[in-house]
Amino acid sequence: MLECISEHACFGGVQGFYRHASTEIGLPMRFAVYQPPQAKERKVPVLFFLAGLTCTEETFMIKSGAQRYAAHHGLMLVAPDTSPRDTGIPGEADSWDIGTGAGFYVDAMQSPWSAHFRMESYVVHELRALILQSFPARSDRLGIFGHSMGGHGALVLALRNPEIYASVSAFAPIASPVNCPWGQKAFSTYLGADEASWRQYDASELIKQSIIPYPQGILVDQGLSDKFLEEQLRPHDLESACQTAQQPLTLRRHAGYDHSYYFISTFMEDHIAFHHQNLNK
Ligand SMILES: N[C@@H](CCC(=O)N[C@@H](CSC=O)C(=O)NCC(=O)O)C(=O)O
Repeated sequence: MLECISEHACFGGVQGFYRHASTEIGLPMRFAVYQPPQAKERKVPVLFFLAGLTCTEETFMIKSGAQRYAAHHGLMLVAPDTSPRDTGIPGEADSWDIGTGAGFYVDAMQSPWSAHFRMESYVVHELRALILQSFPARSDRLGIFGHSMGGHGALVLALRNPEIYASVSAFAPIASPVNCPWGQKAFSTYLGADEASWRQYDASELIKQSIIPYPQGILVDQGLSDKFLEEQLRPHDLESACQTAQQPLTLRRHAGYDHSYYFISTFMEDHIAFHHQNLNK
């Protein structure tokens, strides 16, 4: 059962915000959908956007400026929330890089997180099925992209499910979470001490384990004035993994750009066009 929170006319289409009772999460979850004008006439390809730490389902839709380009190309945009909320886990909202707003798009294996923090299954299975059932969406034309923690999520969910997602890109992704403080904190909390399980959620490791899952290429943009660049994001790890595995990667480094949505909105047109091209092959 889908509850509409609000809907707004936007570039000839509809920007909506919705709530539903999630079985994977075991709690209500909210998400946002932009339906382009073409969706009034036919089913359209869908692009999922995974947002970063501290974000909600609203952040991307309010700040990225993506709707103009999605309307032009006839792409539906879907943005889930970044974690379960109000789970009752003690201290769940005490820290901005763990718990609330910081689900890391994994299925937690450690108590107490494992009861609700199932963001991988939520995004890949439950939300995808709900979108296909409730909106004019093409099941055979799905792409995924994201920013920072969500860039990690997009890369990892795509690499773990290349048969589902035909196209993947990222803005300033956490490219090797096993090697950075954010990833080590999240993975030890959600997955436990066994680092073998961490590697299954690390894009740079997964690239090395795969046989060119995206021969059409992966697009990544990274600002060089990003305060998280060296310690947390580590794009060079993704670059060297792609070189080793011969996975085509377009990694664009941009002088002067930081980690914000000003950076994301600057290059959004390119990402939407990239996915449009991949999803219409
Ligand atoms: N509180 C933090 C800053 C948090 C932040 O920068 N969040 C980013 C994602 S970071 C990685 O996932 C974000 O997208 N914020 C939303 C926004 O509107 O910019 C700090 O103290 O540095």
